Amino acid sequence: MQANTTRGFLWSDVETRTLLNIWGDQDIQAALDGNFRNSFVYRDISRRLGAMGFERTPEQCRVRIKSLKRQFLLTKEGNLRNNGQYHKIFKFYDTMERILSNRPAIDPQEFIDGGAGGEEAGDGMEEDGEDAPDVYNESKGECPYPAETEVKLEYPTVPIPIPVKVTVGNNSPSIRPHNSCQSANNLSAKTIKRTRKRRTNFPMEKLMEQFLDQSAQAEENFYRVEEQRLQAEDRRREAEHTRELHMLQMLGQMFSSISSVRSAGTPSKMASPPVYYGASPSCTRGQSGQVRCPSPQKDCFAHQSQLLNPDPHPLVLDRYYSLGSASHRGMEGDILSLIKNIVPPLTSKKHKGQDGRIGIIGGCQDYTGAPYFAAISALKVGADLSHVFCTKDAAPVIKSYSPELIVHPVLDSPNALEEIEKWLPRLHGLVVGPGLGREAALLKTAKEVIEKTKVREIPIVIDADGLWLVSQQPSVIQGYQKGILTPNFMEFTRLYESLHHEPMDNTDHKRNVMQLSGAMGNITLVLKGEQDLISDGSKVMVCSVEGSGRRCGGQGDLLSGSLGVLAHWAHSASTAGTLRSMNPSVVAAFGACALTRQCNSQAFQHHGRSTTTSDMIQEIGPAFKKLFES
Ligand SMILES: NC(=O)C1=CN([C@@H]2O[C@H](COP(=O)(O)OP(=O)(O)OC[C@H]3O[C@@H](n4cnc5c(N)ncnc54)[C@H](OP(=O)(O)O)[C@@H]3O)[C@@H](O)[C@H]2O)[C@@H](O)CC1
Ligand SMILES: Nc1ncnc2c1ncn2[C@@H]1O[C@H](COP(=O)(O)OP(=O)(O)OP(=O)(O)O)[C@@H](O)[C@H]1O
Repeated sequence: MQANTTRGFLWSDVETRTLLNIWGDQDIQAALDGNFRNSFVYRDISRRLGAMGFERTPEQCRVRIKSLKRQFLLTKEGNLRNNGQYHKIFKFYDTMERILSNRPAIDPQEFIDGGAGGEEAGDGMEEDGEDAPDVYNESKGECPYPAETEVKLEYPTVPIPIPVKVTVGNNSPSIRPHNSCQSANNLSAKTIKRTRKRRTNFPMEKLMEQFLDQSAQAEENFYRVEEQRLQAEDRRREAEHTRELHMLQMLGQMFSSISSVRSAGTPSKMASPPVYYGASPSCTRGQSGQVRCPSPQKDCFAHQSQLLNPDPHPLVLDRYYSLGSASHRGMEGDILSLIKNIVPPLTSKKHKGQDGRIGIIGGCQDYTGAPYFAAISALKVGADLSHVFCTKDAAPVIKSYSPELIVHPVLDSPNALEEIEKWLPRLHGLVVGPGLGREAALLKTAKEVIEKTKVREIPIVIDADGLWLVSQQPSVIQGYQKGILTPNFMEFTRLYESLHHEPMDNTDHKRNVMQLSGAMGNITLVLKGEQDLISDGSKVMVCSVEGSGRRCGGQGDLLSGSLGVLAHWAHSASTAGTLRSMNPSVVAAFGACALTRQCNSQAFQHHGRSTTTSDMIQEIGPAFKKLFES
């Protein structure tokens, strides 16, 4: 098989002969004879040519054959008038004659009008340009141009008719449409000029020269126009591409700047869409816990201002958010990219502690693992320092797990509050509950610490036994907008029943989460489970990042510790204006849930059934990177 040297529009002699051999086959001729539409025949020709090593489209084959037929016709006419001398100037004359002699007489109009079928409208006069040299190089029996000569321009899909003057008979000019696709190159033009001088004694030849000359000129014109059209098309595409990029960038920026809907009663909070199940309470508390009742006038004003100055992406996100459906995977992507924006950059300009100092209130004689998991998770997520405030006997045990943690054995000391309070100004986030136990004295201290922390407006995550405290005394955190509760199903039920004074209806968890958050003054609530449901009372967000079937104890501690850091980052971002129109607590909660589940999934891939929370903690770095830094 021959190498494919046939790209471009020039046909070498050998390629032309191969084409003629195929075209001359009886079955091809028979198929062409009987059909008005013959595109399928040319497809077959193209395929056969390809099998011989020449890659040509059916259209190229068709145009080439048409061109050869036109050459043949002109030559034949010349022969009739000049005693058969003309057949010498068309090297494929004999082959064509042999083939066509078996076919019905050719209608010359066929070549002039561009063929009978509509699909033949793309007649390629460009082939004339290359056939012309054939006329004068017959003795060599080869294509006068290197067959490899690449001509970049392709056949236009829609032929553009160019009027060409054709001299018919006694030099009387007439105009007929010419569908040209390819300009003859310089070489062909030169050859034509040279030969024109040598062969002026044949009137027919003169006619052909003129014809070819004008064809070449028309082609040149055509290609000039076509070139301009292509350039314009390129410019249009480029502009379109730039516009798309710009829009994507804007979209990215808008998503990245979606901010708190509800934090501290901003206008956007009041302008947020209708409440899922209509369970929002009429009164909420501000960041410092003050009760705030939205007035109808304020709502109206906020709604109007949103209409006047609509920010479409928060609305889009709100829609996802209020739908609360696990099928909205796109929403997860959107929130995850939001979280990327709250992650502080790692720069050499910062000092130790700036990316977060997190405190854990928990750790007693029974439970030393839980505060450790929470504290180490906070560090692994990116906090600079992690403090554990635990009982005296738990401290050495917790210290022994890790030298990374700062452990304060103060929780059961007589002046526990004082001891802890002095650290509060340095803390950016507080996690209350992991391994706290339910001893009254410890719970009392925890409660007092929460109160002091609220005054400082530090984000507070309450988990595990801290939630036991909340179920006993909801007011400890009610309405504090930087408070986040992370109950498992048992803890949630306890809280719900404590707040609503009736058994929980288990048929609709989303509704329950909304209601409980509302009852808690719209603080952010995470109901952990097969899907994590996150709500701030107005809507429910679902985190269904794939985890695993492994439910080892301590996963909730990983979540609460991570959330302590993320809450600090999210609220800082919100204060800095990076996170507009979206509740930072909700964003942080989603991030922590996604991270915990991702850790679970990754650890499970390595350890399967033997996965423990320590294995998951090892995955925090890679999981964080995958979710928030890739
Ligand atoms: N290594 C350590 O140091 C660890 C210490 N930890 C610390 O332990 C302390 C107590 O926390 P806790 O979770 O055991 O107490 P609590 O919520 O009362 O649950 C009690 C019972 O509720 C049930 N139950 C639980 N989840 C459920 C669900 N999703 N759906 C349905 N039911 C569910 C279940 O009942 P069961 O099935 O056994 O009848 C369970 O036994 C706390 O300080 C915590 O931080 C842990 O962090 C683990 C690692
Ligand atoms: N059925 C489940 N499928 C997938 N992930 C789950 C499932 N249940 C819980 N999780 C995930 O495990 C994490 C911890 O939830 P879990 O319910 O175990 O908390 P917990 O009981 O408070 O944990 P801990 O053992 O620390 O007290 C959450 O991120 C949650 O998404």
